[in-house]
Amino acid sequence: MFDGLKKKLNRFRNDVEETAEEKAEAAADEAETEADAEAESAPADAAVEPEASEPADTDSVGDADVDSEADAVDDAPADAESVTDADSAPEQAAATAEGEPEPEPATAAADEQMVDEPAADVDEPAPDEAEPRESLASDAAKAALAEEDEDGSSGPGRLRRAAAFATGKVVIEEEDLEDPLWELEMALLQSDVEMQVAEEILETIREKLIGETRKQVQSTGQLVSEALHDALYEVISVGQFDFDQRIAEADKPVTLIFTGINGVGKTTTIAKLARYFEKQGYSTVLANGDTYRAGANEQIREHAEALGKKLIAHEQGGDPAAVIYDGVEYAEAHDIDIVLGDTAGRLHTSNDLMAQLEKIDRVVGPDLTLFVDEAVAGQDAVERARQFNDAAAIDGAILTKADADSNGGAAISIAYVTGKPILFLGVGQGYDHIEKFDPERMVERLLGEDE
Ligand SMILES: Nc1nc2c(ncn2[C@@H]2O[C@H](COP(=O)(O)OP(=O)(O)OP(=O)(O)O)[C@@H](O)[C@H]2O)c(=O)[nH]1
Repeated sequence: MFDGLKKKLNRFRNDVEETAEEKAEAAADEAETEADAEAESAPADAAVEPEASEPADTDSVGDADVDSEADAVDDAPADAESVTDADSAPEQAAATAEGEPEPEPATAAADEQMVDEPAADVDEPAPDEAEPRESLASDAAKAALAEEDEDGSSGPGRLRRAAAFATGKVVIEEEDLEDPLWELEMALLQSDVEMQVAEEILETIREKLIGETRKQVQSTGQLVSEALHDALYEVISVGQFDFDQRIAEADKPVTLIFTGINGVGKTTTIAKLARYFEKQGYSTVLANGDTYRAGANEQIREHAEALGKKLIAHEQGGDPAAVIYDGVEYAEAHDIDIVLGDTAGRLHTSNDLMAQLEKIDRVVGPDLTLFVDEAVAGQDAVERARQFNDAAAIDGAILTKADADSNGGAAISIAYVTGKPILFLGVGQGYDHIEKFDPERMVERLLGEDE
């Protein structure tokens, strides 16, 4: 179900992840290059042995804890030895082997000493003479941030991003999303997602991702998944209400009217719901309000007989409102909980359709009018939902043949376009093949690894 769309959403997640990681790597490389340049331009007459200032492992720029190191430098600017921390222990070992005075051990005690020792009491080389590489990189990142702040430049700039990467964070910028978002828009449209729904999804993703800083524990993929989840959920869950609760609380008999064109699985859906309600302990009666189509009575009668349900039907050409009225009367007389009323699918004009539903409304006052269409019809189903809802307001939609739908466009779009929720999905030809629509489950299905 919805496999095609699922693949496309996954592709978007991978695209953004790749782009963000590539950019962050590039920014980190730049930061390292800047740090190297600064290290090399340190004064040649520095009062330290060359071994002591041998470049450290450049990876440490990415690993370093910029904040704590930068703070340490601020607090004890003159204490070059104690600034050197655990990461530079190998250099200290090398210096010791060369007969240099034994440096402070790289312990927490040394860190404390950095803070506690007054700079003026220490007779040590000046900080720029023996400062280890990672401190320089941190300072470069700090300086870059300060410089940008002075410029008044807003947003995550190149150096800000570099600094963010050095602290294990990645900032996503609009340009990082441009191509993946374009691809996603195309993918959504190809999957029959309605244009305004696709735009709404993109807008939400943009809002949620741009300027977002990935936390150290989070991958960019997770961040994108969350944005996709929220964007899809927002459009899919429009108008949701608890259908079972509504039925439970309504005065009996509850009358449900089904609209939608012929051939999409409307009659089968009525039969499936009769079974669904039976499982919940409700009794049902079927009423065939499709008096226009030859063969409609026989079709629904087969289902009624298979399920052991009573069917109320009139001759072809009769008044649909009268048939459903008889259904309600029968339910009242026999203490039946729910009346399931079919209607003719396509009338000549939307005026005819409206007149039919208005009359049913007047005569029986249905509790819910449900629009049925097939998920596989994609954009056509969305358009029909809009037209039916305009002609005579619906309360919700049921999408059949979701099991055969790879695109998912109708399932994503209908609620947003009509403002009315999808309540059930038809997922096969059997009477049990109906699923209560759960927006969260739908989103998980689209973004999940399995199913
Ligand atoms: N795969 C699949 N097939 C379905 C589903 N729902 C209905 N069908 C099939 O779709 C075909 C048409 O279903 P019907 O219930 O006869 O549809 P209908 O013609 O719209 O009914 P009317 O509106 O009364 O004319 C039948 O073969 C059903 O078995 C579904 O959820 N999945």
